[in-house]
Amino acid sequence: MVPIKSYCALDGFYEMYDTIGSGGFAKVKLGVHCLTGEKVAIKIMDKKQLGDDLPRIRLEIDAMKSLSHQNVCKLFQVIETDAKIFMILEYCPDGELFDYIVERDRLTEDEARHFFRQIVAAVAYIHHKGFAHRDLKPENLLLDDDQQLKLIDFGLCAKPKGGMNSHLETCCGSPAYAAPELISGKCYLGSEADIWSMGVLLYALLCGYLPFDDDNIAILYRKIQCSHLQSGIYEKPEWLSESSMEMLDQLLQVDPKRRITVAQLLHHPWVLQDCNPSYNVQWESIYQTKELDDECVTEMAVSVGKSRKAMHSILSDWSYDYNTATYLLLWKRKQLSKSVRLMRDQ
Ligand SMILES: [NH3+]CCCOc1cc(-c2cn[nH]c2)ccc1C(=O)Nc1ccccc1
Repeated sequence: MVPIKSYCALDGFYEMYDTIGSGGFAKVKLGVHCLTGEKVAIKIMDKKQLGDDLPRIRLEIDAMKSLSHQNVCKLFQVIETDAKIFMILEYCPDGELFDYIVERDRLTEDEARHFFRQIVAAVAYIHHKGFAHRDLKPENLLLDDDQQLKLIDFGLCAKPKGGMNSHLETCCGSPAYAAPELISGKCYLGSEADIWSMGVLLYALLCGYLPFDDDNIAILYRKIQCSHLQSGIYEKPEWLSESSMEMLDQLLQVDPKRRITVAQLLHHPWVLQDCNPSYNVQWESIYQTKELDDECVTEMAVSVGKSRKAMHSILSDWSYDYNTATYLLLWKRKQLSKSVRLMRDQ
């Protein structure tokens, strides 16, 4: 790989390679963190182009700084210049879940369950931390090289001031995944709207197409609501098992108060089928970001000629600068039993 012309703000810290994704106001490029040699994703935004979307990015950055979970794409560093904002993120080499489904038409029930468990874990975790994502869809779930899903794009997430039991009003997210109460302009609970989107997501995994779809947005909304039947009308293809149909019905309840909760999902027989009994505690984060790993702190201290104590106090600030990125990438290498060594004399 030949690095492309980078931005001076990244020079010496990251090498930049080709574009791996883009969406709206951001371009995402493959990068390499120089000190560790680890691949990263660099989300690049132009402040001028962002315009009044800039607060969305501030929101996404603040949210991602407080999220540390095996199924949430990790933020390593934020670099801001006069013109640009760079978010250095965990690299997911196997791309979007969306493409994974399209390439296979649809997934088997077991494979859908393998992914849905991870989505339940990620959503249970972000709700526990007080966030609703509000844009859950296969395009925002990326695959790492070990079939692990990583949730991205917290630009629409909400952290209601009064906590997860206080209502939201903004209608946002992607129409085909939007809950009935959200599109009808009512006040809604972010957690309940996320559960509906998970129902649409599970349907897409099991069927390979959307339960509610129409080019005409008004017809699409009517299909989602079908409130006179108290449950959205959607086709149930013959390959769906009874248990899958029941799971979908509990997720795609038009009345949010009748809809299953994420806490119930964590113990639902369809979700837990064929898995080891310890699963239902795995939704919690495997990262204890409280105490720092001594071996990583020491390697970083030695590489810059600082004392361990000095490096420990620098890292304890979690300032999401290059030190934070270096530490998190070293720690990730350690989790994968790879060497905890930095490139020297950079
Ligand atoms: N649908 C995803 C397109 C690629 O976008 C990303 C890829 C990675 C990624 C790729 N590999 N590892 C992480 C990390 C973050 C994003 C992202 O946040 N994209 C985005 C979201 C909202 C508006 C504009 C762009």
